[in-house]
Amino acid sequence: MPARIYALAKELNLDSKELVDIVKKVGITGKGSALASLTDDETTRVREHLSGSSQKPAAPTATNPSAPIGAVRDSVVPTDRKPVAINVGRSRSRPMTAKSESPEPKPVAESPAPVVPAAPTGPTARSLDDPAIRSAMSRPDGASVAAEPPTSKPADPPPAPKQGFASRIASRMAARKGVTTPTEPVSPIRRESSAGTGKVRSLDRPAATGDKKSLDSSKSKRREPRINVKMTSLPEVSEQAVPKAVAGEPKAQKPDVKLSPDAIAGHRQGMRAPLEQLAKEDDEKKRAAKRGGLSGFTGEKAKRGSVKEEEEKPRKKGLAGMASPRAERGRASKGRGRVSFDGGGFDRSRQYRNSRGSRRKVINTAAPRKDAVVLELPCSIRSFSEAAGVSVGKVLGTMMQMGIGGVNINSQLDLEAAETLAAEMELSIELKAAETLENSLINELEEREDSAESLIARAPVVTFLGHVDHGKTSLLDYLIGINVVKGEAGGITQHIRAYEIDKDGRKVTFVDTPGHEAFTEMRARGANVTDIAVLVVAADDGVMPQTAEAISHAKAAEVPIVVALNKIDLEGVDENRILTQLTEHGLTPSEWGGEVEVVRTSATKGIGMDELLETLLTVAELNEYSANPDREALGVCLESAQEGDRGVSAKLIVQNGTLRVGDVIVCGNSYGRVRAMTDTLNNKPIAEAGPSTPVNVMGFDEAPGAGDRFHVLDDITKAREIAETRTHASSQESLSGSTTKISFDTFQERLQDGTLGVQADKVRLNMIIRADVKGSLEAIEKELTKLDHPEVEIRILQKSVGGVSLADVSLASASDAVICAFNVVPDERARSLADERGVEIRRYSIIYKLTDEIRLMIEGRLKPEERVVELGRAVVKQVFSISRVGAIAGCYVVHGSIQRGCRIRVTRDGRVIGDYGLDSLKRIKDDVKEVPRGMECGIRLQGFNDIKQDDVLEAYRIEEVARTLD
Ligand SMILES: Nc1nc2c(ncn2[C@@H]2O[C@H](COP(=O)(O)OP(=O)(O)OP(=O)(O)O)[C@@H](O)[C@H]2O)c(=O)[nH]1
Repeated sequence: MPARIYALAKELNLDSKELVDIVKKVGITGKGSALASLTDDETTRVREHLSGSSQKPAAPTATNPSAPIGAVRDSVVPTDRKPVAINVGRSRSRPMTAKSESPEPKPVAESPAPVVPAAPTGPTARSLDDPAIRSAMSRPDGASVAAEPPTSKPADPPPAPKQGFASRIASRMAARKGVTTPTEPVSPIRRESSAGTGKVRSLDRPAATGDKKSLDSSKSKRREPRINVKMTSLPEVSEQAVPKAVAGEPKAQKPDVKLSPDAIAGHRQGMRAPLEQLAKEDDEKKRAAKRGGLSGFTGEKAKRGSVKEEEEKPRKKGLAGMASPRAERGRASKGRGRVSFDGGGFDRSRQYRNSRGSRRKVINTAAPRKDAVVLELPCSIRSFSEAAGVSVGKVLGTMMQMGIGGVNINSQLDLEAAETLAAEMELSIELKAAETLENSLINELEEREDSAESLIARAPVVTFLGHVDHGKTSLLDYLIGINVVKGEAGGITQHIRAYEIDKDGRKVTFVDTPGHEAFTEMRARGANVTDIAVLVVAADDGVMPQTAEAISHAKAAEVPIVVALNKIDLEGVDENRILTQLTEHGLTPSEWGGEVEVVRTSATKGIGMDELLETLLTVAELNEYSANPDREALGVCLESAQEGDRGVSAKLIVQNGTLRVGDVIVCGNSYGRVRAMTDTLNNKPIAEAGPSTPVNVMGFDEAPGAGDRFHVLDDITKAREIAETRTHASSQESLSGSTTKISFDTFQERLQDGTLGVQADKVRLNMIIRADVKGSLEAIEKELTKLDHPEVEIRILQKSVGGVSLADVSLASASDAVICAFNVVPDERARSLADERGVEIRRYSIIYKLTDEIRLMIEGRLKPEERVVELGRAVVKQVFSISRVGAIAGCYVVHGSIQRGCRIRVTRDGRVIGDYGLDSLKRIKDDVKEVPRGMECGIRLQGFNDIKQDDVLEAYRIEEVARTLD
């Protein structure tokens, strides 16, 4: 029966990659991957080779039949096959997988063949059951090792180890430095050996003898030579070093330093001790030198310069204004030095002019300023001043100086504001984010590690990626035995589908992502939950732009890639071309010596389906995907939809733990209790969903976003709190950013107070988008951003999941907006209101049709482009000044023609001196429409009489051309 290489490797306790090499050495070609199968005959050959009975002429077994396996394997003469280095079992670092990877095998060339002691006597062909062979093969470092001679110990000392290139370089370097390279391996220093005796061991001590130690020494022989360092022993410590306390002796006292009242008062006001003061001055000098780098620009000048610079900058009002110039202020304030402290120890900033303009000194009675402040944010100005040991008045004063008005003692400071303020007041501040449920609960759930015993194998999550129409849906349909492809609008997958199938008791979860470019985002998310990516490439088309994009997504997700070379049933398919293309994109097929399995498939004919499934299961087995079913579930929302009266339905994929009906769940900004769950294949109710299971969940309060992570909590109030905090944070984010998302209410308000409207030089297209699922919304939005143009602003006033409502229509009529309904319909009342108010509702079921129409609409609204059309040139021969008429230029047309209504550029001595409209064009005395080349004419310009002989008049016309967005 054929056996997979990786399975045989497992059986022989070898690394798959090593076995692939051995297979190659035995002379079996075309088995470049651990997934390749070996026939019975080939398996026997490999086994024989391993057991040392191979009769190949080059094999050392022929000449030295008793040589150990390592030596045999080392000296096999390579075949003429291309070198193949494959390890399909690329393991992916997954936190939930507790099992460790098998260590990399050492290169065969470095095996210590010459270290072999006296050749053991014994039978020529040794069976795999031989314990010596087994132990040789099961060496953890994968290196072949001389089998222990069963009887005698080595007669002669082993020859010096063969030095590798790296070690040779190391020893040469050591020799050059005059450091002796030990010929004997060095035994490691044991902590207890020095600690116990109080002596320091010399590193060049010869290795001890003995069985175990000699094994150590033989191991260390393979290591690179170490540099031998001799250390002197530590001096003896006298036991009487610390004198014992004499009974009745008075206790040691702290020195009695008396502070004068002036010093105390001064310190309260922020004065520093003389040493502190000196250190500070030194600091300032250093900073000034660093900052300036300008010769002769002293610290004081630098201070003044930066203060002035600071003052010149316009400041934003309010707390929000603190954030943007924060960095500059931080820099400036650092450079400025402490202007609030003068040499006399008085706070200059507290000197102010009274109503008569005279200066008054105020003694600060506030608590001394603390240097390090620990603040939990957000905090009020009161808390800030208390923590900083600065008066509230001073904090508010500083804020006023910074141009931040309208704040009081209770105003809240966020992280940036507090940082800015601290920088301005030169406080070294330690900011601490307030402990939130998000931090304490969600992060704990995400970071919790499952013990190795709790982990069980789970189904791999396989994602189909690839160019549109290459057959992703057809392949999945064939595998799961349904036919969805016929029901898709435009034949394009527009939703993420996820199904779990069972193949001979082994499960696989498939995720089908949309192939159209508009769904790039969704596809990216699809790859994120993915363990294995199946790259579908149509054999007739080859690698297309979206295929390349899919390759990047899969590579970024660091998942193994299996290529399904689909539509192999079509005639005239050039497989080599596609394999070359794949190689160019970094996916070298295993048959060409790479790591990627390419399975030939035909979704319509059912070719290669079993092989594809088998390959996927094998890759999964190699990667040992595991999860703990006995913990709270967590995973990802693939998509969600509002399903009329039934409420929100979300398609989730459980990544770890088990999700059960009744669980409290939080996902993005939404939360709820799992009311019902159905499987994604037949929509049958299920009570629980384990790891890797895709499931439809009902019970969320609102539709979670595609790609949001979900977690199960034990308390619904905590879930609500987390969801609310996230909602608040995202609304703050959208308010502070330049997002165009406007709620109905705020939009109405802004419309009424005149802050929303058509800008002077921009065309604004307002849109309201309604779609069936959140993923489509995001995809539409992404497509619309591509229609970016400096003269057009697309504003999405509302975007939400569900049908077009009455509120949408009234918003659209109030704001001149267009409603786009993607896969949804307006309800009856909305429809009649739209008719009544003349609101346009555009319905789409394919995204690119929507974007194409919007593009046309925008092109219609773009200002036409002005194009200059050159008409001709005339030279002024003579100028006639006519009273009440002005200057008439008698011209000769040298090029093209001069036409009525054109514009004229007047050039003199090669320079354009003006641009004027043509007022009149005459031949002799008659007004004419056009004067062609070679004719004379009289020209009068609008508003220009200073025309001179030999001026050149260039006639041109401006044409308006409709523009496109490209
Ligand atoms: N001849 C042939 N046609 C195929 C094969 N697989 C799929 N097709 C056809 O290719 C077309 C596209 O197939 P889909 O499965 O919708 O392709 P897709 O990649 O899922 O497309 P999107 O959903 O748009 O991303 C359909 O008309 C299929 O019948 C195949 O193996 N051989």
